[in-house]
Amino acid sequence: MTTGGHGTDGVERRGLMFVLSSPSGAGKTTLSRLLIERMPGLRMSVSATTRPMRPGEVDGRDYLFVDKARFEQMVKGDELLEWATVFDNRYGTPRAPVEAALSAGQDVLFDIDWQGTQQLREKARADVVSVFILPPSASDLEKRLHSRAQDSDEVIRKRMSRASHEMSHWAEYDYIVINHDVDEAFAEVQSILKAERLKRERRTGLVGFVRGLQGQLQG
Ligand SMILES: Nc1ncnc2c1ncn2[C@@H]1O[C@H](COP(=O)(O)OP(=O)(O)OP(=O)(O)O)[C@@H](O)[C@H]1O
Ligand SMILES: Nc1nc2c(ncn2[C@@H]2O[C@H](COP(=O)(O)O)[C@@H](O)[C@H]2O)c(=O)[nH]1
Repeated sequence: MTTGGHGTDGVERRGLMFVLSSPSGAGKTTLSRLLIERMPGLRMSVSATTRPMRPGEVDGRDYLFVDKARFEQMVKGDELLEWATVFDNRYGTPRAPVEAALSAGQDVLFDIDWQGTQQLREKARADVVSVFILPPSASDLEKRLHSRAQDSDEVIRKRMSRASHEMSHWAEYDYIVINHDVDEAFAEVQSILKAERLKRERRTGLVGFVRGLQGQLQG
């Protein structure tokens, strides 16, 4: 699925799909924003959703807010790379921007659930790096959902009651980060991305680079 771009050291490599999942409220959005701010070469995948907009959310930045008919059209037209129903709403990843970013040599960051992660893995296992974020405790998770102050008590109850099921998928992920403290969790997630960018198998330019070095040594 991916073509080449250049790493910071100038060696060409395939772009990667960096996935964050967690139970609702564990901190994916917070960590995603920090990654986008602080990691050059990383683009956020903006999902389409049928859920209502929260206060402060911006259409086209946080989500593409669409109605059910438009979402159906996207599914039928194969416009989505993956999609799932989460908390009674539909969510999906528009295919075109992801493919364009990867072709331009960018990495793409996804804040999606376990169902979407499974679908991405089926399509492009070698290019998917997945991280599951856990909260330090159930009471912290509930506090965070309340402190976000963007969902009704009923929505929060629903999200808490789904948290255990969401978490049951933790072992399908490549990495697990426990989000006690935002700065520490960010540093861990950032280290994962940095190391994955250096993986030999996605650094398609290494053969040529090493041959060049060997040529210099012989000449
Ligand atoms: N380590 C932390 N300590 C305290 N509060 C945190 C921490 N990480 C995130 N938060 C806060 O918890 C709330 C939920 O975080 P966030 O919106 O990032 O979760 P999320 O996993 O993206 O949730 P959702 O799946 O519902 O989108 C926010 O108010 C955020 O500021
Ligand atoms: N499979 C997908 N899951 C997605 C996508 N976009 C978001 N999500 C997940 O939905 C829940 C709820 O999100 P919220 O913004 O309503 O709190 C959360 O787990 C997200 O990760 C998507 O495109 N595909």
